[in-house]
Amino acid sequence: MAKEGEDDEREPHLMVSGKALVKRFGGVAAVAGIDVEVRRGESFGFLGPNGAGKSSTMRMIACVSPRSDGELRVLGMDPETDGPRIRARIGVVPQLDNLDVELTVRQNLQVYGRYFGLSRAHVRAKAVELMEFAELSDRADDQVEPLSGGMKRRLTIARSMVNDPEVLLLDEPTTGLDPQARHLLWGRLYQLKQQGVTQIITTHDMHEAEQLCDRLVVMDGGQIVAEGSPSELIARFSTREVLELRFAPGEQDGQINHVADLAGRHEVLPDRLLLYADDGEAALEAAHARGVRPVSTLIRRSTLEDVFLRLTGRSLVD
Ligand SMILES: Nc1ncnc2c1ncn2[C@@H]1O[C@H](COP(=O)(O)OP(=O)(O)OP(=O)(O)O)[C@@H](O)[C@H]1O
Repeated sequence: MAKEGEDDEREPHLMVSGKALVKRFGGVAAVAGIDVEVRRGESFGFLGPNGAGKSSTMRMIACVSPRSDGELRVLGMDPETDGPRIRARIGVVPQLDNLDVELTVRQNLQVYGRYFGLSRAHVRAKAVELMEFAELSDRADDQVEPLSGGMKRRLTIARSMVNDPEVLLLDEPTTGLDPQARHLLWGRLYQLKQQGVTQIITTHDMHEAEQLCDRLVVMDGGQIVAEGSPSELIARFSTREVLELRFAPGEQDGQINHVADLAGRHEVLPDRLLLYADDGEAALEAAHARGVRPVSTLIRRSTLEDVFLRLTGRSLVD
């Protein structure tokens, strides 16, 4: 048995371990009995649409929401009895920034650091280091309110690092940011991973999951429907390429039978037909040879969106 309050000695590489984990709100199971393990040093993702249960899971791991059933250990400890000790060693980036907008960038970091009981001198130096990390040094003494969304998000992430956490929990880290701001943030998160910080990320964005996650679970309706690295999941549940065919209005239904057998699998979306084929070009040539004339075609590589569609019959953004 692990000693109380210490890392699980049997499995010291496990930062989080959940078994048959449940979160209920009234009669509704937001998290309906999931098994999940996050290993030291990895970037682990929860990918799923709105309402899948990602945030509810994160809040249990962050020790701010008690589990309804099942087992959960974070850093080898039980959130129910060891919340404060766990919280001292993790960093949390909530879905919505909760910065103190009337304080300056520097003050936000320093005040937060003081919550952890860190000395004034330590927190002062740490704030300087974190502002550099977040590329906010030139805004150090500006108030937070007028900063851009991307800057505020970087500050929230910097703030979550003030206690040098071993595990960082990021709930939808880049939702609502423009592409440039997202790429900058992804770069910062990659840098943290290189420094050995374990990251647990929720997202409904497959690009984000592919960019950031070594391993992920796909969630839907409170359940885990698949688990693996992005490339493993694509290899297991999709093909190398996807051929997308768009037809003139009203023509799609009549064309499905002509092309369905050109690929091992197909999906019918309202505006297009997806053919899952390892060689999209060959499938397109075969379709042309049969006289099929779509108004537009696209050959692309499979993504996690295709995996989700395969597993649930729905798109991630539904
Ligand atoms: N405090 C709460 N009280 C009642 N129901 C809740 C509460 N929090 C979440 N839920 C419900 O639990 C389910 C899962 O929500 P959760 O926020 O965990 O999903 P999510 O995957 O994080 O989605 P989102 O991306 O929208 O945050 C939803 O049906 C939601 O309405």
